Formats: sequence, C-alpha cells, structure tokens
Amino acid sequence: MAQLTILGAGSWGSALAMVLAENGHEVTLWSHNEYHAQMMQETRQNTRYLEQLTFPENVTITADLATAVRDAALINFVVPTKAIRQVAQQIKPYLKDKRTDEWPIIMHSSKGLEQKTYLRISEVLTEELNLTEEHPVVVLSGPSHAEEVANHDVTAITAASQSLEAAERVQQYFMTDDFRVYTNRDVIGVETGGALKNIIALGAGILAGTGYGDNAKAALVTRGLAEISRLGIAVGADPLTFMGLSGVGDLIVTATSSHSRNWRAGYQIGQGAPIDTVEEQMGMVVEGMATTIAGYEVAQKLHVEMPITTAIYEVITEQTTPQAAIQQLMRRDKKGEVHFTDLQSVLTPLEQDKGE
Ligand SMILES: NC(=O)C1=CN([C@@H]2O[C@H](COP(=O)(O)OP(=O)(O)OC[C@H]3O[C@@H](n4cnc5c(N)ncnc54)[C@H](OP(=O)(O)O)[C@@H]3O)[C@@H](O)[C@H]2O)C=CC1
Ligand SMILES: O=C(CO)COP(=O)(O)O
Repeated sequence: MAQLTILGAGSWGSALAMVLAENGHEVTLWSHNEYHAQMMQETRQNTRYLEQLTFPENVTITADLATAVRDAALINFVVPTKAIRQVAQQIKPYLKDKRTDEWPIIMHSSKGLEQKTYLRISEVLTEELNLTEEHPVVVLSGPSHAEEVANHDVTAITAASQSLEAAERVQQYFMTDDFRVYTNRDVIGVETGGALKNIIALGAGILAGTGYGDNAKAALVTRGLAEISRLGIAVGADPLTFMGLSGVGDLIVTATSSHSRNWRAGYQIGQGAPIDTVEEQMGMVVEGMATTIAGYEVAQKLHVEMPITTAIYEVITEQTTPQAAIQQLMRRDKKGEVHFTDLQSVLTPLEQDKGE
C-alpha cells in the first residue's frame, strides 16, 4: 500500500485522510499548527473541524513538513486557496528529483482562484513546483461536504488531470464503496466550476437570509450556472464539464445546503450580520468571499457578463444591500434565455475583444 500525504488538517483534509486510510494506505496528515497536530495524534479526533471523525490507526498526524512530504507517493494540498502558494514554497526543499521514479503525484482538493493573479490552483502549483506536462497536477473536486464523507454517506466526485494515467491513480487511491471517483481531462472546467460555485452558494445564503423563497433560489442557481459556464468557456473550459459533478453537482450541494460554510456566511449577511465579521465567526474557511472578488475582477478584465457575481460583489463590498441588488437584477434589460450550446457564439465577439 502506498504512502500518501494530505497537507491541511481542516475538515476536508481530515475527511480525505480517512477515505485513503480506509483503503489501507499509510496516510500522513500535516497541520501547520503544532499544537493541533499533537492533539489530533493523541486523541485521534479533530474536534476543532470535524468532530464526528475518528482517525484510523494508519493515519499519522504531524506538523513536520519534511516527514510529511519526503517519501510520499502522493501529495494532496487541502489548505485554503490563499495558503496554496506559501505551502508549495515550503515543501519544495523536501521533494525528490523530478527525473527519478519517486516523484509524487501532486494534487489538490481546494476550491478558489488566487487573488490578483486570478490563477487556478493547479496553475499556482505548476508555477511554484516547476511542473511539466510529464507531471501534471490532479484536481479532486465535486459535491462533497466533509461532514457527510466522514459519516460514510454516499459521495461521487471527479479527479481531473491532463494525464489520464495520473487521474486514474488518484481514482484508485480514493475510491471506496461510498466514495466514488470519476476521471475527467478538463482541469480548467473542473477547477473553474469548483471555485465559482462558492460565489453562487454565498448568494443563495444571502437570498435565504433576506427571506426569499424557493423560486428565487432556483432562479439564482440556474442563472448562476449560466454565468459560471460563460466565464469558464472564456478561460478555455469544455462547456459540458459544467453539466457534471464539479459543475452543476457541486453548485447544487453547496447552494442548497446548510452544511455549506458559504451558504451559511451568505445567510448571516442576509440577516444583517456585519460583513467583516462573518468569516471570522464561521471559524472555517469561506472561500466564496475572496472568490467573489477574484471572479468579479476577472469577469471585468475578460468582458464576460456576470450580473449575479457583480451583485454579490457589490453586497459584500457594502456598495449595496441584498434587497437593492435583487431589485437591480430583476430590472435589467429584457433578455432571451441563452442555451449552453449557444454560448460559444455569444462569446466569439468577446474573444475578439480580448485579442485587441
Ligand atoms: N469542507 C468541505 O466540505 C470541503 C472543502 N473543500 C475545500 O478544501 C479547502 C480547505 O477547506 P476546509 O478543510 O474545509 O477548511 P477548514 O477551514 O475546515 O480548515 C482549513 C485548514 O487549513 C489550515 N490552514 C490555514 N491557513 C494555513 C496555512 N497558511 N498553511 C497551512 N495550513 C493552513 C487550517 O489550520 P489552522 O486552523 O490550524 O490555522 C485548517 O487546518 C478549501 O478550499 C475548501 O473550499 C472542498 C470540498 C469540500
Ligand atoms: O465545496 C464544498 C462541497 O462540495 C464545501 O462547500 P463549503 O466550503 O461552502 O462548505
């Protein structure tokens, strides 16, 4: 059995460590917090992030990055997006030579876009670890609340990579009777869907917190998917990916569930909580806040129309209220409902714009 490493001991890193361990692998779970690592190693629990889980014996928890990384056959980044570049820089000294057979699979299971550069996480890892086409990143993404995975509820998820072989190895490592993994080649689509759905989940929470009902939720999710797809296609994704687990699947699970930290943060905002306190109150990462900023900025840069993202951006930057933002969305010019198959023709003029 292989030696596999998870970097990041929050809720998702802990749940994924459990999945790998249940498949019989030797798993190392790394936390950057020495005290937290020691507590988890001693008590076999992660009471701070995922209390229902008991770590199997074959999970070792450490705060020592060299130990975590040196002999790993797979390194899975599961830290918040804002920490990805820093953690990649930290592991560099401990990685083996790329020319040897011992080079690990580099993968991530996080969801977001880097602030200011708007890079996807695989692009940050490729940049920092000088990865080549021979060693492409694998992305694990899809509808998967950590709590439900820890409870052995049934989950289906996607492993995407430019290398089908690498994606299939990840599929092999993770797949269990209640954790089903599909492979996919569209890394851009899978990462873009995973990142942008958090914006819409935040919006769905805001709607619920403000008092709107199911019609509004369905409208938001459906039109949200249209704009996620529009931006995704503009950056090179396959439109069909947004119909899959990492697209509509993850959007449904996040925008309709109170498990979702993004939905809950939105709900608090809709209820009138001060926006600058919402993330801290959650005590866990709320990726949608930063992704809304990045998503809005990149849409502006690429001239992609994203009215819902713009409305949520204006709410979280306190330029408008949820009620005023919803009114503004409803009073936009009359439109036809553009189908996904038509999106490419809609985008062609935008593509030309980009080239100017
Ligand atoms: N939870 C879920 O159900 C799912 C989450 N994801 C994604 O996985 C990623 C991680 O989320 P999740 O585990 O839920 O987040 P949590 O908030 O539960 O945990 C975050 C973890 O990252 C650690 N961390 C924070 N900053 C750094 C840093 N600079 N260096 C190293 N470690 C750091 C935290 O440590 P400490 O608190 O000790 O500082 C904590 O262990 C996110 O991108 C999320 O969108 C994807 C699918 C499902
Ligand atoms: O990505 C997730 C489920 O697939 C988790 O979403 P939250 O970060 O909103 O909890």
